[in-house]
Amino acid sequence: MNDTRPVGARHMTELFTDENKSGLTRDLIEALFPMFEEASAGAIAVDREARITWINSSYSHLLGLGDPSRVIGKPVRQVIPQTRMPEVVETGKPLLLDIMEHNQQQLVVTRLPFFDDEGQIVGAVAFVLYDDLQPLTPLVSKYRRLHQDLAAARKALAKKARGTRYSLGDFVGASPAALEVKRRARLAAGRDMPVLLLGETGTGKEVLAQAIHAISPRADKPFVGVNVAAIPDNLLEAEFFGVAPGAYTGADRRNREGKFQLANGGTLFLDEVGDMPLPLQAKLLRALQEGEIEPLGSNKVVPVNVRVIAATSRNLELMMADGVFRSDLYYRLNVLEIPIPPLRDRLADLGVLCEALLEDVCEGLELRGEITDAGVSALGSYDWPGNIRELRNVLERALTMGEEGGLLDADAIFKVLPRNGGRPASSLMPQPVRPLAQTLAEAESQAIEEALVVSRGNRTRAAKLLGISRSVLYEKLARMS
Ligand SMILES: Nc1ncnc2c1ncn2[C@@H]1O[C@H](COP(=O)(O)OP(=O)(O)OP(=O)(O)O)[C@@H](O)[C@H]1O
Repeated sequence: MNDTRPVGARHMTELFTDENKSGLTRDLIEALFPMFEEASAGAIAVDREARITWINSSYSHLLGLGDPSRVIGKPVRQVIPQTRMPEVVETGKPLLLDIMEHNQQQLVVTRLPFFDDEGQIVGAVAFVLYDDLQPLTPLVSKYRRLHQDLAAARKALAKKARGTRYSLGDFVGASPAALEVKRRARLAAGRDMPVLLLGETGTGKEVLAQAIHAISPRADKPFVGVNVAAIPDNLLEAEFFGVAPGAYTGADRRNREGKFQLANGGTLFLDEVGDMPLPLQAKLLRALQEGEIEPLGSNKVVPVNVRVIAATSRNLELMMADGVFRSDLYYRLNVLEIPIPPLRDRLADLGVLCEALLEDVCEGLELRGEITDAGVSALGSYDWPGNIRELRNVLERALTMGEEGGLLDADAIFKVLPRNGGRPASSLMPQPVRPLAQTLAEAESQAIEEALVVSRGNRTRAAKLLGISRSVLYEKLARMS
């Protein structure tokens, strides 16, 4: 099997030495080989030790190996790192349809072991069945999707290991307004006091809250976020303070911890604190003042030590004047205030934001998303009611709709940029057919963004226009992030 003569200097059947001849498997392989070789985009054979004994010139060309004779006798893994040929000679089991990555291309490979008369394995052959993969597009796109999901899950896991998903570097921006936000965030991280983040939807309040936690002395303790607007009022108290065993009919017999207990020692992020009903505001104030909470249905208080970072897109001062937000709670939360400007007030950051968001969107894809200066200027013509979350979605859509290669110019942007109150121009163009789930998800994001445009970022109104509850809208917005 260890024939090191150059390819072409011998006939294919010489792959099988005399002593190996006559086995049924060998005969079959010999009969089928020319057919397979002709139909395939490449073929290779290895010996018992998984060293290359033969490779045809089309496979060698496909792999970019140059002169095929140079690789004869080399361990196959040294030449094709992702190969599973060693596994086939080891187990004697064929791998009939396998997707193999090589130099960022996906090859569909069939690998077969072959045996001598005594049934001993003597090597394996492999055929690359398609190099353009057209007939296998659904399979390969599923594989790619899984690959991307895996990359995203790995990234999330790595961040989770650090306790939070974001650090201050993730708050992208170099404009004076963005630098001021970061300066205040650093200040907040160094002082163990309540912080109030004020900003429209999608401006990065959660990014900043996590970043503050990540550089604070509490970084190795939990960061627990709770979106007040997304939880029905009647469940909020249990969600915050937990439930004692058997607190009410049907309640769990075990103790259920609330967000305060879960965040103990760390940071509690109260998103959309302006949506908190008045009775709960009083309980929250007590918890913050006393440093203790009373789980639902228990008559015992539990000490807690949490640092609260609250955020809202609503005008708390107006709400206080209207009597719907307690002023004592406001002053308790607002020890250090960080206003986060809307994107339309820091358009100078569009370029760096696009760079960071495109990199993030393309991670795990074979795409390299880039945007031209004209593309960035086109983005500057819009007023971004959904802020950076919306910017991310627009870029994602432009990449999906755009030409191969991922370069976004002004045209590509205008095609997907919502027109205030109107339909995006893209709906007038014939679109490539994509999986239904993706089309539906995009239509949903678009409808939400349009509702936010029409309602000037007011989510209560946007939810009404869409005919969904506010908590459902919040859930959907969180999924769009
Ligand atoms: N300065 C920023 N740099 C990079 N990405 C950002 C920035 N701000 C926000 N983002 C991105 O925008 C999306 C929304 O951010 P985030 O959830 O922090 O906004 P938010 O203000 O908390 O929104 P909401 O009030 O709707 O909950 C996320 O995908 C986040 O990564």
